[in-house]
Amino acid sequence: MESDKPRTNGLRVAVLGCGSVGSQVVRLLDEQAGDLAARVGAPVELVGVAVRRLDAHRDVEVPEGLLTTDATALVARDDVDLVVEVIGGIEPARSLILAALENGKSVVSANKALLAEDGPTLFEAADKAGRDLYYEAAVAGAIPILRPLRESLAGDRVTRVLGIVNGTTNFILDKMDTSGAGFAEALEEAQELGYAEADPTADVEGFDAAAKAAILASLAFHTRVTASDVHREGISEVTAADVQSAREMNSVVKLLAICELREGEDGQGAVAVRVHPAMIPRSHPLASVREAYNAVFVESDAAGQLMFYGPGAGGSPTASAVLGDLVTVARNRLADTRGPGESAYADRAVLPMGETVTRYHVAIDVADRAGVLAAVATAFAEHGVSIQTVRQEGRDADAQLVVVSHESTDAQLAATVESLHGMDIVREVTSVMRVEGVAE
Ligand SMILES: NC(=O)c1ccc[n+]([C@@H]2O[C@H](COP(=O)([O-])OP(=O)(O)OC[C@H]3O[C@@H](n4cnc5c(N)ncnc54)[C@H](O)[C@@H]3O)[C@@H](O)[C@H]2O)c1
Ligand SMILES: N[C@@H](CCO)C(=O)O
Ligand code: NA
Repeated sequence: MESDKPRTNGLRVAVLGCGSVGSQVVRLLDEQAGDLAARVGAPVELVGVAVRRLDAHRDVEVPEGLLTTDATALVARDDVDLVVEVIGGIEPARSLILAALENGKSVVSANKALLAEDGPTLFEAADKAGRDLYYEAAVAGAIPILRPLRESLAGDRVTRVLGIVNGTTNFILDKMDTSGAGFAEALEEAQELGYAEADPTADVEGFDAAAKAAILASLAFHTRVTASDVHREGISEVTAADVQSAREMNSVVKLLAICELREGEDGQGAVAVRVHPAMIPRSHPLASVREAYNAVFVESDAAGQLMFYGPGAGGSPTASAVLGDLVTVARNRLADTRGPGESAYADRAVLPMGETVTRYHVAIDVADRAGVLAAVATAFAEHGVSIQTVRQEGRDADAQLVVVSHESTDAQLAATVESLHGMDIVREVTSVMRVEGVAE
């Protein structure tokens, strides 16, 4: 890489953070400089890289003189037009993005945690500055999904977004399905292979997926949805018995991010946004998403069903999405324009989980005697839950009933399970899992 290029009248880029993603952004900016200049219509030149430590070993060679530990000074420099934020976390990323916008820079970020927690503050700052804030890499890495929602489907009405948006948990659940392993064993393998971090909480407890769900729902339904609006359950409680129960139903367990538009009498509707493990039939397109891959399934009025699939993580794939955004904001900059800002005009209510409509699969170890099936059916009926199918497995001491409900509110279904726990004839409720992707 050359560091002593003559100053051009192209676009000058500062990259904040040189970790997994940042190092690949720096590499691609160098390797693809010629193509990027041709596509943008002007050279795209790296002028600074903010790092935490100058002496750290990194995956890319950064030209002498470009590294700095003073990110605050970098985003204020007059010779910077575009800022790429790939530090992650809330602070100092938020202050740096806000300062960059205030200083008239266009910003590209991969920071789902920040966008899901405080997106509106950032969007307002971008509006005020009249600059772009793009973040395709924040959801499902390399997969183009935010731009399709924001631009390609802007003329349609999206009703549902169903996604596998966390690679680590998909890897673990896939392992549990294919090998019969328990959660702990599958997590250990994911850690050995470098998919799961030493502290896997953000992934396995669904925080990462919930942040992505908030971003997807905001764009799909033109409504502000933040991470705290998202009902979140992780996969640490998913057992080998749950996965086996799914197999017997010809289904598979996936951690899903589910964003739905619910019709309302006001004509406006409300949105429901949740992340939890769910059973989906093996015939559903999302069931074929294996290992650490991601996929997002979108339903809209005019287009019907669309599926977006690919690598949702990794330095290089994520850098691909960052570079795509960088080209767009650079083109906008040259044309003295900006892309669409936040679209939150619909301002729909976000439903609490209890009012969200779901379906449950419940496996119950029962006493095998006359009247047991009727008693279990009564527990469902008393809470207004209609049963779609029920089947008995085993006999005598091994008797098990497997019930799949029709749609009901989550509160009704949870109350039904609570009642089952208290019944004499129920030895144990062995598996409770929501069911998705099945026609009513
Ligand atoms: N890695 C992925 O697969 C992936 C996928 C999609 C989105 N993202 C997002 O991309 C962002 C970066 O992720 P990553 O995996 O590259 O993380 P990383 O931890 O590998 O890199 C972050 C880098 O920022 C540096 N940093 C921290 N504070 C800094 C500061 N004040 N100034 C300058 N540098 C500082 C760290 O030293 C580190 O090198 C995050 O928002 C993450 O959520 C990552
Ligand atoms: N930890 C995330 C990285 C991408 O956001 C995952 O496992 O999908
Ligand atoms: Na993406």
